[in-house]
Amino acid sequence: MSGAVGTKSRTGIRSENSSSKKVARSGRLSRNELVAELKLYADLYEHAPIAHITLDRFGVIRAVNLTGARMLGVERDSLVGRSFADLFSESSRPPLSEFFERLLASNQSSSCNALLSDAGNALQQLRIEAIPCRDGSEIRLALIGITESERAAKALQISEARYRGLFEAAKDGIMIVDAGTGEIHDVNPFLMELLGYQRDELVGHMLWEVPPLTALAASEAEFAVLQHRDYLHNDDLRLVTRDGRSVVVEVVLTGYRIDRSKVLQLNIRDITVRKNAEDALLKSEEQCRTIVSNINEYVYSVRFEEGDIKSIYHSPKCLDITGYSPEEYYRDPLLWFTMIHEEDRNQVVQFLNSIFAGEDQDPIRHRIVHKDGSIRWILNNCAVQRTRKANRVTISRLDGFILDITDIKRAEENIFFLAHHDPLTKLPNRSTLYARIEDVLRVAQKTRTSVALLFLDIDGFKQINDSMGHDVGDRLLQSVARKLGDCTRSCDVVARLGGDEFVVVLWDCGVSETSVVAEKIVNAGFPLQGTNVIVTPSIGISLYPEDGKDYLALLKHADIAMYHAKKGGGNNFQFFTHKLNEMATQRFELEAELRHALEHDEFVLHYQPKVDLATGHFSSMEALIRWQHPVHGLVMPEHFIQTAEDSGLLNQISKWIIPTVCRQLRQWQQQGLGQVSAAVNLSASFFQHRDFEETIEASLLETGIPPESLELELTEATIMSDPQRVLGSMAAMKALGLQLSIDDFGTGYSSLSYLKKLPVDKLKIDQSFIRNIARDNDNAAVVRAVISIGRSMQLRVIAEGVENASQLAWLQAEGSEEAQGYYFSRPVPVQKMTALLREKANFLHNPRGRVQAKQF
Ligand SMILES: Nc1nc2c(ncn2[C@@H]2O[C@@H]3COP(=O)(O)O[C@H]4[C@@H](O)[C@H](n5cnc6c(=O)[nH]c(N)nc65)O[C@@H]4COP(=O)(O)O[C@H]3[C@H]2O)c(=O)[nH]1
Repeated sequence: MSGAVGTKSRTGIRSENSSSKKVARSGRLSRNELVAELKLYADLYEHAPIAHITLDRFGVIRAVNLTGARMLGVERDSLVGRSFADLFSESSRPPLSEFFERLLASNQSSSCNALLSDAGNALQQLRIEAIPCRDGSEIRLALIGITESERAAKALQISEARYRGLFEAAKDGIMIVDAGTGEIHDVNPFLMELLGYQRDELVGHMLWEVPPLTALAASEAEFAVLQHRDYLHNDDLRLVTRDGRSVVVEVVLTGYRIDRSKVLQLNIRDITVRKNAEDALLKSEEQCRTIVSNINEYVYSVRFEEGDIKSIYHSPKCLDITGYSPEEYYRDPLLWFTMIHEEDRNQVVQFLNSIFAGEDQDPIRHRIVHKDGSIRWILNNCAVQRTRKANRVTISRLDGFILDITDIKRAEENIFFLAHHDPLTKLPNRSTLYARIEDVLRVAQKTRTSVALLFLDIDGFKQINDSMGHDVGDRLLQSVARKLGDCTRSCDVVARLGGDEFVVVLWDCGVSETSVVAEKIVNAGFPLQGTNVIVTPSIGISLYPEDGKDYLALLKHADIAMYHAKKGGGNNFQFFTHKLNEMATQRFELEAELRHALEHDEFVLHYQPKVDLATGHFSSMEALIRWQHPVHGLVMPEHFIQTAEDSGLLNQISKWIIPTVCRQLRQWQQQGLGQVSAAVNLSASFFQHRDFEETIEASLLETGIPPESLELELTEATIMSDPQRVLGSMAAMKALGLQLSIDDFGTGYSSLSYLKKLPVDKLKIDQSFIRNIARDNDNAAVVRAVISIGRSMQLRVIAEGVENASQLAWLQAEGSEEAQGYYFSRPVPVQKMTALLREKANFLHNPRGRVQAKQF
């Protein structure tokens, strides 16, 4: 220590040394005492627990004690002369400089804190007490290190302030409750606002005394359950706030000790919005689930994970559609692939590949094998979800739905079948036949082989259908289809064109092979169910290539040949010939001409008297059609009536005849020629035509003639074509007041019992019986029989075709009431008939046959 005394440049304590000398000079202390005292002060100074530093006005260190040098961590020798502020951390320097400036300016002691950075850059908090001395030329500093406890106290204070801040500003409600008593110690503002209570209404009260908090513990006893818990979590607690709002809160209770007593901290979070959203989500999820569970589609979702497939969702409908339950799909995610029908797998794989490749695909229809082994058709629609990972896009999910379309598919197949087949016989229909025959002909052309087309029509089918009912007709058609199948090879085509028309196409068959097949069909016949009747066919045959190169030509020619076979009496087959073609051509030409004639009013009616054999006067007359041909002159019905009937034109002609006759009768009546009546011939087809009754009624209405002046002549064949229907129409005509007669009576096979049911007025004996009546006993017997039937049934009898006096005499002798024939008069045009009516001709006295024969 002695070395330090007097070293004024190093310590800066010269003033103390000089004052000690003064004391020594005063004589009160001995020199040694003085030295000892000085040493004591010096030691006290050097080793004082406080660092003492003297700075000049510029802040440069002028003296420092040892404690100061230690505290500053720098050798004392190198401290003197250094700037004090430089010893401190950079951040402390500016405030420190300001501090000294203020100090010198105020010339009053002051203090501040600063961070000292030592050589190792460790920071130390120092408290600096500063006193300006010597009129501001020196500053004395005392440096005190701030202790750990001070720091801890400070930190605690800061921390407390921080936590208080958190507590106060928290956006959750926080409440501190004394675990022992249940008394509320503290609440934060958020909780007060949430509950609608003030601090003093909560703090100091028992938990169960605050109504909204009774949801936590409604009584002391309930609190007893809580008080020992250290942790509790409830995320669905409902509180009713002061203003009556029901809020859902999540409560986390944490128990911990402060000093010796336990407190419960309750964090209360308002989760009403979240809960409502969750509830809404749950509800909507539930709704979605219900919808998905109840819709007809099976909804599925699978996830792809590093090459693996995982089932995410399979709606319950999968059980119905595939037979497998959702659980089975969850267990085996590849189940769906194994159930795809073997034949459809490639198609499904291609479909999935294109979906995976990002192409737009329509839903795929494919088959699956149901768990029960049945085959089902499904409509499979799906979409993929992709995810991007490390610049790689991968497929993460496949979502889709499956609809069972088995019924639709069957219906489609059915519709397809029905579109291509005849539903009754299941044979290919017209359009399919067309397609098939085109194929057949293409091959035949390449292979230079023959093809035969058989056009088959069932004899008398219409009558069978009409008289025995459609069921019998249908069964007959089915049996024909079967028989045709039996008579042909599997490579041949059997088709139904419609009605009773069938077509058979025979591959590689010439005339002889085709004849064999046609004969087989004709000989087989078609038994009519429930009867002993065998129904027969008429077959027309055309051959490729000689009779036609295409389907239509072959069909047309086979049809012509069939017509001929039918005309020949049916139960036969006929090959197409060019002669037949000519005949058919003529027929078609005649048909065309008839059509033209109808349109151009070329038909005329002639009238032939019917003579009352008792008086010789008109009993009635018969209207007979003629064609006034512009080139050929007057054409008789035998040349056109059959063609008109076959082509259906006769119906239109009849619709012209009936009103024409009615108008003529009215005209005669208007001319004062008396009550004249006339008969018209009716074809079977027109009698059954839907316009028939309407035509009659309209004609009567239009002309106003008495209905009994119109007589309808029906042949036995007409009546027998559809007895039930014809009988109905006859009754209707009779009800209108018309006269009905059976024409050509005796040529058909009407039974007497049947005749009794017919509402007829007259029987007309066919002229074939009259012709040789004097010489032919059989004819005479028939005519006698008819006359006697008529008498017994009170029907008038008229004989037609009376050509001479002897026939007339015979008939008169047998009691025939009326007669018609050339002997009396040929059919004559209207003017001539008008003249006959006017002269009130007596045909018995003045038969005009011969004379008129010359005239017409
Ligand atoms: N050899 C001979 N013939 C006689 C004698 N008396 C009358 N005739 C003819 O015998 C036919 C009687 O008519 P039909 O048997 O109904 O036979 C009719 C009838 O089936 C049909 N026909 C005529 N006009 C019509 C008509 O307006 N409608 C319908 N649907 N058929 C008609 O044409 C057939 C032929 O008619 P037409 O040529 O006018 O021939 C008439 C008539 O001229 C006779 O003494 N000797």
